[in-house]
Amino acid sequence: MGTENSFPLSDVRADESCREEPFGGLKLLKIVIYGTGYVGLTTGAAMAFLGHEVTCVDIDEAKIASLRGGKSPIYEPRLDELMELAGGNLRFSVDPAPALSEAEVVFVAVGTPPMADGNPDLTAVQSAASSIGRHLGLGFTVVVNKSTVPIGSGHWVESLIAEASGEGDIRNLRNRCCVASNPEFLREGSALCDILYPDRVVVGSENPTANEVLARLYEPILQQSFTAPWFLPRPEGMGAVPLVATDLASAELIKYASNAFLCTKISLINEIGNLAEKVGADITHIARGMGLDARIGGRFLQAGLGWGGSCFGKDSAALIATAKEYDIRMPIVEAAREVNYAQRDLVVTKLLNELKILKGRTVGILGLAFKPNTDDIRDAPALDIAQRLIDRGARIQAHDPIALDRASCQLNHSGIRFGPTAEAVAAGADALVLTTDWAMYRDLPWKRMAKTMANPLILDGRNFLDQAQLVNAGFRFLSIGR
Ligand SMILES: NC(=O)c1ccc[n+]([C@@H]2O[C@H](COP(=O)([O-])OP(=O)(O)OC[C@H]3O[C@@H](n4cnc5c(N)ncnc54)[C@H](O)[C@@H]3O)[C@@H](O)[C@H]2O)c1
Ligand SMILES: O=c1ccn([C@@H]2O[C@H](COP(=O)(O)OP(=O)(O)O[C@H]3O[C@H](CO)[C@@H](O)[C@H](O)[C@H]3O)[C@@H](O)[C@H]2O)c(=O)[nH]1
Repeated sequence: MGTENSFPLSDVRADESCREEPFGGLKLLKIVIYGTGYVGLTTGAAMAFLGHEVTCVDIDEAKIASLRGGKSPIYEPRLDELMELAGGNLRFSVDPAPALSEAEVVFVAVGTPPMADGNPDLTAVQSAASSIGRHLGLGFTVVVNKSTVPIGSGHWVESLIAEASGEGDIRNLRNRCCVASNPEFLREGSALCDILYPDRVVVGSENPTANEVLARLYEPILQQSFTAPWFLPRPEGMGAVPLVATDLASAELIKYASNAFLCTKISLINEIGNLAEKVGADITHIARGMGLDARIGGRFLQAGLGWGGSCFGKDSAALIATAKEYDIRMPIVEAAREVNYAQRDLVVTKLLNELKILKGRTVGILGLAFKPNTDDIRDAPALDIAQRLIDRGARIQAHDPIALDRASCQLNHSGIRFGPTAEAVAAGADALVLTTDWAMYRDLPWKRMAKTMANPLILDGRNFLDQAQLVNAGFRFLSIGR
């Protein structure tokens, strides 16, 4: 506090506009969020639920129209309920100008999809930053980068804002605005719990005021001082949440390093699983035996078809690409990727071993989303596996309880046929592959399904099903790493 570029915290909001402060006198803020995707929308709903005044903006008019009509364009458990609870605190617009002119905190939560060279495409971040610069208000604004961006992007965003604001010189801009990094660690499918009950909050900025404003913004979460919504109960024994306040580059790197670690953990257990299978061991027992060591921990040791989703592949590639700029190799992260994408070949290998010929065979795929409890199909193992089987001449029929609509819209030329139920994709199939561990797949009418198949063979790609139950139902049962 008290640096040339900072402003007194009591001025974060003008006094006359202070609203009620339900969390022990905490100041509520006017927030704008760029991007209403999996991160922006869930963050917006959570911040609005905590009492802040939130405007979510997006360039996608259809998304905004849908949100204004009370319908979330993404599937995330309990999001509809939280949005309803947030009520009038949560607004949506395609026009950032009115809300931005009064905003105290602006989150950037736009997509950073991967490019062919591994670097993320920063076009959306660039356009959001320019828009912020153009519409910046007269008060002080903390711009918070929640998008996962390469190291140094915070400084770049600051320069874009300065340019668009007409300040030109960044030093002038710093009287009105500063940029912070606040990486997001939520998992799809449990996003709201991950936001409200995080393991930690990381904020990074060169400006101490930014870190203080963010500490204030996160206060109810850090202190767990809010009343939990009945449908998102606070985990038992949850205490205060640690805040890691650091510099921009470290915050940006914490995000990539965390994902790289998780990717590596999963790939390591898969590598061990491949050996376990050869020597007649069981990877689920091995993972349990390893995970009970507190230094290792039992989470993210579930062997199977490996990771997918919009983050792990993209972020591990981006980390390698960033290191390359500094002439550094990341052999461990490279190996984690190699192991991961090879896991997807196991399906082809195992089905070939059993069926001998894949041409003309029908394979039913259970699960299209990259993990359960989401409709997200970005880098979903199921889609890659389906393509690898199609390349071998197989016919694919696939089901997913939630991602079916999105998949059939986006993949209508893929050759995949989409079945309305798991039973429908089993009918007439030569094999079933469980690619996503949706809870509803645990108790399917397996006996009936086995009877309708041309060949009752199932490969449990997530080591999720009850082997004895499936064998009892008449299936030849395959799994991974055991
Ligand atoms: N999805 C996750 O689980 C997750 C978790 C942590 C971090 N992240 C990171 O957060 C960022 C967002 O991810 P996501 O999954 O929410 O993406 P998403 O694709 O679901 O949503 C991005 C949204 O940004 C909008 N957008 C693009 N350009 C815009 C602009 N100029 N102005 C306003 N809106 C714009 C898009 O229309 C889209 O609705 C990415 O950098 C991602 O790596 C994602
Ligand atoms: O033991 C495990 C755990 C996960 N997975 C797979 O790994 C992928 C990712 O799962 P998960 O991490 O639960 O979901 P994401 O929503 O992709 O979340 C990851 O990516 C986000 C985006 O960066 C981060 O914010 C989160 O912290 C990080 O967990 C999925 O395909 C899972 O099936 C496994 O194969 N084995």
